Amino acid sequence: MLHASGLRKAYGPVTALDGFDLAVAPGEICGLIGHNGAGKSTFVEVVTGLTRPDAGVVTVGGLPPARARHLVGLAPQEIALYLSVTVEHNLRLFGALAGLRGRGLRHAIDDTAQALGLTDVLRRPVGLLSGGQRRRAQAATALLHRPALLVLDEPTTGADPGTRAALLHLVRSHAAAGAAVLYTTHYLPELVDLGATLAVCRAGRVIARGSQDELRAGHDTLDDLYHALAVDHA
Ligand SMILES: Nc1ncnc2c1ncn2[C@@H]1O[C@H](COP(=O)(O)OP(=O)(O)OP(=O)(O)O)[C@@H](O)[C@H]1O
Repeated sequence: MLHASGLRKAYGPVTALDGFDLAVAPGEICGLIGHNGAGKSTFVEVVTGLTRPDAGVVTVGGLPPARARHLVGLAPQEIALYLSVTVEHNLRLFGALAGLRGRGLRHAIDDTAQALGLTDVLRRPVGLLSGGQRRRAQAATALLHRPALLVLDEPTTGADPGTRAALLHLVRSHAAAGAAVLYTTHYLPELVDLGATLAVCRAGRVIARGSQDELRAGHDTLDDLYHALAVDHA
């Protein structure tokens, strides 16, 4: 579903992506991990068509990102919602942009709001929500149209355990229905819960890729693996 090879991206003197290769299959949850500044969010921006790479190729469902927006649901790292309008209006807008209309849109909003515990705040302006509620609303915009590729960039930052559990449950069931999921996080236990495969990113490229069992060989825990592979910023 997602194929990226040889991606390069520089911001002036800073090289954010430096030969980044990654493929994620339908039904797979891929946990993209790595230290701050490793290039994860830049990769997310390239995949979702928000940033053009300087070199390399990326396709989603065989299409370049700019033509694949209907296939993608994105929850970016920074909350990107209209604060002065209600959760429901935000969901209506994002659903409509994804091609949902009428009863389909209504059902999608109701189902997603219920799954993420947002039903009681649907009519509240996003600006009046707590941080965790905003996270849930942001995740809802990504999941609303049941995208073939779900991209979640640190979606549980600031979320309480209930919010986290609800979101992980939804991600698991969405992948079980056949979607590919790209999931960046610094909370490694989430990736265990999700049964995710791993892509370890360092200095703008993926330096280790495989199942948790494959990558953990020789390390007691995911934390040990992470420290061995990623914390060294070199
Ligand atoms: N718009 C930008 N302009 C200049 N530099 C940028 C920009 N976006 C990212 N960078 C730089 O590119 C590098 C990769 O950043 P990126 O946000 O992709 O890392 P990350 O792995 O997502 O980090 P984190 O875990 O902190 O979210 C960093 O050195 C960052 O400062």
